[in-house]
Amino acid sequence: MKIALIAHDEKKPEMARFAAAYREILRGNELFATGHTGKVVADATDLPVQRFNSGPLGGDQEIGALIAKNQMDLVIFFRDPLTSQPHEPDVNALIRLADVYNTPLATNIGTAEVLLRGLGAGFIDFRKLVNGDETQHEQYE
Ligand SMILES: O=C(CO)COP(=O)(O)O
Repeated sequence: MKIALIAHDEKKPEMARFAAAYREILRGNELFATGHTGKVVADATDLPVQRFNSGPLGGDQEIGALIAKNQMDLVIFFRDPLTSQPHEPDVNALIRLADVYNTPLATNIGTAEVLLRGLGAGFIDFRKLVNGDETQHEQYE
């Protein structure tokens, strides 16, 4: 599964703790992140993370583009609800695209825990259908 991890600055410590706590579930998936969040996650987990631009410099849009191509399976985006962001339109666009493409997205740690536990239990496997997983295709042909 392709998982995007994003956190605004005030939420980066929480993202580091979260990623470390769920390292074993995250491991074995492809991790993507905006620039600074990617470093935080890589440092906290020692897992490989494909990093895009920093959010204000277009990273949210890059992840949004993957969602629009149905190439992102799950998004965890710890937004800071108490600080205005210069790139708020990009943030909203990413969340809107997740809704367009029915991509599971968590914007707080409560939902994120449910999503990652669901991932570990196989509840996100429906995304394999969307992604053209070979075995699933055969099953539905
Ligand atoms: O601003 C962000 C998301 O909107 C996050 O960007 P960074 O991970 O580069 O700090």
